[in-house]
Amino acid sequence: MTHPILQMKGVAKRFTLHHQNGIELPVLGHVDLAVSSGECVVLDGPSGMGKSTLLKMIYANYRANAGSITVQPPGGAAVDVTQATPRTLVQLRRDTIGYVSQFLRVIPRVSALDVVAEPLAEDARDDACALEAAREQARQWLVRLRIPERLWHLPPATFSGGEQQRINIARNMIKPKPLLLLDEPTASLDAANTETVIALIHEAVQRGAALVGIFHDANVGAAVATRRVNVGEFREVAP
Ligand SMILES: Nc1ncnc2c1ncn2[C@@H]1O[C@H](COP(=O)(O)OP(=O)(O)OP(=O)(O)O)[C@@H](O)[C@H]1O
Repeated sequence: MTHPILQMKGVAKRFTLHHQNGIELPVLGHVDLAVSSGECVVLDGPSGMGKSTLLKMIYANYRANAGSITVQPPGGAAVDVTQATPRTLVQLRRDTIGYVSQFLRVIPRVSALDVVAEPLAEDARDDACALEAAREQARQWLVRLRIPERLWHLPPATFSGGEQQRINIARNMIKPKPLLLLDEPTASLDAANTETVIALIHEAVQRGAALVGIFHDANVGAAVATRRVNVGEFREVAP
């Protein structure tokens, strides 16, 4: 087995509910998980088990209370996400970790085309050729995800749930990254677009990315998983 791109060791998470007399809500007690290049690990477990929480800790949206979360891109330096500075996390998100959530964070006044092109356009800086190449790639993603051309130049704020979800997928997959986190990426999609997303996930696995995903549609989970992990095994054991 190749060296894991993601390694979680002894990771714990509990929430402190400050508005409710500081009640502690233990969620995950001991997450030990390693994911390597070419794997798509599907997280299983009933609602409320902590699947999304686990992904959010890897992406550093949530801070772990214990343990380490090491991300090691091929040929790059290892970073423990739990200890990283904000600057390192920004870099890590730009180059190494992709995160496709269920919902698009809408950017006011920016067209769908530019929302999708932005991760590549950032790298292009002021190079006009590279910028046009970024927009051309964005067009191809919009075609593949069946976004009608009449919408390309509109900001996605008023798009339907499924259209916004597809913009989000395109934006977060257009730049190939070594580690990809997927939180119900097909939740609002029709059958044809769900098939497209399954194909995109297979392609990411083929190019050697490491993927961790949550899929409430059992058929999608079965179609993409190279391994399944039950998050219930990581639960905090009641004292
Ligand atoms: N920001 C937060 N503050 C307080 N509690 C939270 C927070 N985020 C999640 N939780 C709690 O952590 C537990 C796990 O939530 P999480 O969303 O990770 O579950 P899940 O397994 O992804 O569920 P689902 O399948 O329903 O999406 C829940 O009890 C939830 O209420």
